[in-house]
Amino acid sequence: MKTTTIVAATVGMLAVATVGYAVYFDSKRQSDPEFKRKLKKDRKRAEKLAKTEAKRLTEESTQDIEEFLASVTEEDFPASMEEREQFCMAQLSAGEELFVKGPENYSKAAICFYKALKVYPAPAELVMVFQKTIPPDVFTVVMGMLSKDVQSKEEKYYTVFPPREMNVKVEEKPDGLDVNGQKVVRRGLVATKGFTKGEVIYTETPVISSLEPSLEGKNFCHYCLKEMIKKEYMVPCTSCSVVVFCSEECRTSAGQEFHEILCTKNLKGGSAPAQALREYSKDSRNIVPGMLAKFLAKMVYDESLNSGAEYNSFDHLERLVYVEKSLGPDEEKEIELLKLALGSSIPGIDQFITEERYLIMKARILHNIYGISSGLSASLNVKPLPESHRSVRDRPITGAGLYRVTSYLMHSCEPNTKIVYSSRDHIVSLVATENIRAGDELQIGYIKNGKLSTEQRRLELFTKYRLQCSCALCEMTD
Ligand SMILES: C[S@@+](CC[C@H](N)C(=O)[O-])C[C@H]1O[C@@H](n2cnc3c(N)ncnc32)[C@H](O)[C@@H]1O
Repeated sequence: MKTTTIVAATVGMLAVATVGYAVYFDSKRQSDPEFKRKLKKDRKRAEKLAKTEAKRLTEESTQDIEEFLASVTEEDFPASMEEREQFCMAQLSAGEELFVKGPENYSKAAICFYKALKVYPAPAELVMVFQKTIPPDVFTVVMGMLSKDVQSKEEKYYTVFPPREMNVKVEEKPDGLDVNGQKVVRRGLVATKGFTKGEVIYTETPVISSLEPSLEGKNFCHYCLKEMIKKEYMVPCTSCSVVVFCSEECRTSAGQEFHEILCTKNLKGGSAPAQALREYSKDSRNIVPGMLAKFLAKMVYDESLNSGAEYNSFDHLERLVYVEKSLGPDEEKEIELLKLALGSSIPGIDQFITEERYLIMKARILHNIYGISSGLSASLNVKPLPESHRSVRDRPITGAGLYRVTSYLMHSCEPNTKIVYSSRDHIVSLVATENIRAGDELQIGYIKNGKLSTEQRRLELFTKYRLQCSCALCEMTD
């Protein structure tokens, strides 16, 4: 495979990972074509230079690439969106000035272009511009840096995630061969220290959670899903009054993270699109489109924070396994509703929500969300959602959440942990149901299998999750 092919793929990934920032910056960039024009001006000169110096620079070694990368530190990059835009333009023109001075400045020029790419919200597009405008050898170095950078970010992910204080790590386990004879590797959670039966291993707040659509606007918090027993405890959204919260803190958090974008009153194009999405979710009892709308809005918020976090919500989502979904009338409708609901608030979202990307995001959400039981009464009358997801099932499911770490828990027909919503909100706790040693794999029951036979368990697991169980008990029964 050519370097450019690899890089095109990895760059595509980067572009996706920066959606929040991307859509914002991209709309600004469209009204500022200056840098493209400037780059084109030098193209002829660059091509001539490139021909004569091609040989020397194509031999640029991996070691050099690593040295160039080491010379760039996170502190080099400004924090605010405006500063990043200015920084990008400055690096582009510095790069240009350097490469026209001659091949001895190519490495320095490549570092400038690389820095520009790092802050540019749609790197795939910028790469295409580079490909046409900068000398091929400078381009090769820039791509080498980017490729190495993406590779190390990829490799580092499971060394920094999950956070140490959660007492678990993600471990890869071989899991036989697939139908094509390829090795299957699955990921699961392993304890990093011992726990006694009944101990809480970790608690986790979801990336995003949503109420069962029929409970929206009733006595359940739109942010943490908590049930409110008395009307006076409810804090309505001051703008739309469509959703309610259990506290000022939840109202503020929701406002910052997603509700300011999704509040029917704040929408620039009028409230109809957000209302249509809400009604569709209610009528179809489908939790995913609303959850995805919140997720995308939250990505914009995450980007605006510039928290310095190395991995954003999209990086987490992107690593989760899923079962492929195909496009049907429901998905077509959902894409249309989502674009309308977010379009006026997030410029560029229209291009971002392609059919392919929507299907993958929906599949990942469906395959990894957990049903949340935030109701105070076990007899609460909530119909089970039509789409199945993992849940504790001994209480009515009032909503669902997408969790970064809990998503990696494997199923076992003899689990050693269980998930609990002890604060009756969207915070999940993983509790040991037997003594656990450091290094033990942690598993929960995706189904309640108390009295089920092996055949019944297999059928339920397959019907609900397309899962062919390879837990110790099932392997032994085989
Ligand atoms: C929510 S994910 C769990 C994390 C996943 N194992 C991974 O590699 O990222 C659920 C998927 O894990 C796999 N899985 C979980 N429990 C399993 C089991 N008991 N036997 C076989 N596969 C299992 C299945 O592929 C299932 O669709």
